[in-house]
Parts: sequence; structure tokens; C-alpha cells
Amino acid sequence: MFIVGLTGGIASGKSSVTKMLTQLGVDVIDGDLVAREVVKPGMKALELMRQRLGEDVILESGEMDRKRVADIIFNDPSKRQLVNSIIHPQIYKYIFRQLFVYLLMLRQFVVLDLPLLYESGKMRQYMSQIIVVKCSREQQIQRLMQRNDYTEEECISRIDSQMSLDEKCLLADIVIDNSQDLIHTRRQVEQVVKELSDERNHSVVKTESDSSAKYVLPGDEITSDQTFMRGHGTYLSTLNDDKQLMASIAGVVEPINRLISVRPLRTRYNGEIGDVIVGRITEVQSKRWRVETNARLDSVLQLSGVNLPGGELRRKTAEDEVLMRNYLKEGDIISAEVQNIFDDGSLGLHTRSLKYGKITSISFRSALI
Ligand SMILES: CC(C)(COP(=O)(O)OP(=O)(O)OC[C@H]1O[C@@H](n2cnc3c(N)ncnc32)[C@H](O)[C@@H]1O)[C@@H](O)C(=O)NCCC(=O)NCCS
Ligand SMILES: Nc1ncnc2c1ncn2[C@@H]1O[C@H](COP(=O)(O)OP(=O)(O)OP(=O)(O)O)[C@@H](O)[C@H]1O
Repeated sequence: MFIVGLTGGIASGKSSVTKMLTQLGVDVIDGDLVAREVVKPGMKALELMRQRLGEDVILESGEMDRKRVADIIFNDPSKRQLVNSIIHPQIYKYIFRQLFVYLLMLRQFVVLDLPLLYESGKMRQYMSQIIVVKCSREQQIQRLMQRNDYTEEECISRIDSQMSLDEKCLLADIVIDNSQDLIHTRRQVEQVVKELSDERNHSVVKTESDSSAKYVLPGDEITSDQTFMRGHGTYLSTLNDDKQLMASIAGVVEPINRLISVRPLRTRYNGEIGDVIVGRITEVQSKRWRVETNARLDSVLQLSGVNLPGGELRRKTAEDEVLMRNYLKEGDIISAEVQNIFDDGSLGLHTRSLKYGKITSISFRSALI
């Protein structure tokens, strides 16, 4: 799954575009809605707001006083930073949980509508593409005055509390021009969805504009430093006396501390033995299930690779084979481990551990997020 960022200036048309995306069947996470969720009474962010900004920002009903907080945010830059530092971490936690759910649902991509994507910078690293919705400053003011009954002065203080829209357009991968009527905007949105949905973009990762990225082809030497650890997409060559770390696939070198991997540019999942994956059962066959794992070929879960009721060492009988669909059927989502890689590159999975098997519900322990 890849994540597409959507941003813009205040009242530039982000919500209008997300509405069109939703109508076209795209999953959108709306940052403004998440921001409302995380300050509901009883939530940690609201308690922190009370402690750091005082009872003034809480209404009698126990809810956050949005008008008061808006006054603070749009008129006092240092307090804006304080509010952001309280609310934003909670927003990101919430968003990561939502993204995880979409990941389990094997979505191709999800759009994340974040008004402050560039200002805060935090989520940018996870985005494959960033869309900026633009209109002129005059249109922002006019639309904001019309929608919210703000004075011109109020509109200007809101617009100026954000990075300029021109600057955001320069940083964007895709710009949607919302300065004409909504039909004109809709046409652009349709085109963008068409391009993003293209199968070739299935695992698109943003690397082209990253000038510091080191690109390698299969067989290229990455390093001869002996202290590095071998990660995905690499192999050790001992042709010369010294060991060298080589690229086994084309992609971008990704060092994480001493572990070096090569991240493929545009490809489906290349599994490695020991990977823990989430997949969807696509077919029940004789003594095995076919599993969609976003790899080039369907993966295989053998009947011998699962624990059935009655104990892990129990032999699988002909009766078990008949009942396979009772254990796992088409559409079920499972977590499993890659046990082997067949000659044709397809992955053999197993679920012989209590950690793996059918995913029936998802619960989060906040401490782990
Ligand atoms: C300031 C608040 C109370 C105003 O609420 P209100 O219902 O009037 O507006 P709404 O939430 O729909 O936001 C409207 C727009 O204001 C702009 N905006 C909101 N917060 C900020 C901020 N901290 N800095 C700059 N612009 C902001 C965005 O463009 C947003 O789309 C609210 O936006 C808020 O709680 N902001 C803090 C959380 C935040 O940063 N949200 C942005 C989403 S990540
Ligand atoms: N192309 C357009 N022509 C005329 N009005 C528009 C157009 N696009 C959006 N609007 C109107 O402008 C206002 C702002 O649009 P919208 O709510 O989509 O912006 P936004 O970027 O989501 O705003 P915010 O930053 O406040 O969340 C809305 O009242 C909307 O109906």
C-alpha cells in the first residue's frame, strides 16, 4: 500500500477534492476530522490542553472551545506551536492506526488529507506522492469569508499562519488547480485517480526527486565495509578476498544504522524467508490455500503449514482436507511467516505459531503505537 498526501492552503479546496475522491471510491483519511476526534472529552490531548492552556480553552460542556483555540492558533505564533505540540502527536497516532487498518484491508493506496503536511513535515517521509490543491489568495479570502463569515482580517491571519500556497505548489508532485469551477476540478481529480490506480503504481515509492538517494542495479557493489549487516535486496560476494555487499535487485540503498537494504523502485513484494506478512486467502485448493500477498505470484499455505484444533503435532487427515474451508476460506485475512521460496519465486507460508493465523479483529495497545 502506498500513501498519497493531500494538502493546500486554508479554504483552497481540500475538502471539496476529498469529497470527489471518496465518490470515486478512494479511501481518504481527513486530518481535520481526526483533529476533532483526538480532542473529544476524555481524550489525552484535551486533558493536556487544559493543563497547559488553562480552563479557558474548555467549554462548560467539557468540550474544547474551538473558537478560543482558533483565536490562539491564528493570532499567537508561540502558543500555536504549543497547541500543535499537544494535538499533533495524538493526530499522528490516530492516523497510523487508521493506516494500519487499510493495510490489513490490502488497499492499493490511501489519501491522507493533512492541511499542515509541509508545515509539520512529520508525515512527509511516508508519502509516495503529494497533491497540493491550489487557488489564488483572493479566492481563499473570498471563499473563507463566504463559508465562515470571517472578516477579511481574520481570513488573512489564518492564511498567514500557514506556509504560502505558492511554496507548497513548488514542493508538490501533483497540483490540482481549484481556481475555476468544480467541474474543472473534478476532471483533474479523475485523471489523478486514474494514474494512481494504474497497476504499475502498485508499490510506487518516491525516490526520483530524492537527490541524496543512491541507486543501484543488480550486481552493483554497495560497500566493502565489513561492519555492515546484510538486509533485503542484497547479497554478500566473496569473489575477491574481501567480502563485498552487493545489490541483488535494482533500487535505492537504504541504510538503517548498520543494516543495509535495497528498496525496489517499482515492484511488488519480494519476500524473504522469515518475513511476517499479512495476506488474503484467494482460493482453497487440494491440501493448500492460495494467498494474495502483493507478490508477483500468489503465495501458498500448505495444509501441513497450519496448526489445526487438537494440537500442533497432530497429523492432518483426509477429513481435515475436506474441512479446509471451515478453517480458512476465500476472503479471510491471515498473518503468516514466509517459510520458503519456491523455484518460480512464489512464497511458501506457515502459520504454525499462536502469533499467526486468521485475523478476526484488531486491537491496539497504545503503548505499542
Ligand atoms: C483551530 C481549530 C480549533 C479551528 O477549528 P475549526 O472547526 O474552526 O476549523 P477546522 O478544524 O475545520 O480547520 C480549518 C482549517 O484551519 C487550518 N488550521 C487548523 N489548525 C491549524 C494550525 N494549527 N495551524 C495552521 N492552520 C491550521 C487548516 O487549514 C484547516 O483545514 C482546529 O482547526 C484545531 O483544533 N486545530 C489544531 C489541530 C490542527 O493542527 N489541525 C490541522 C489538521 S492536521
Ligand atoms: N472551485 C470552487 N469554486 C467555488 N467555490 C469553491 C470551489 N472549491 C471550493 N469552494 C468553496 O470554498 C470553500 C472552501 O473549500 P473547502 O472547504 O473544500 O476548502 P478546504 O481547503 O478544505 O478548507 P479548510 O482549509 O478550511 O479545511 C467551501 O465553501 C467550498 O464550497
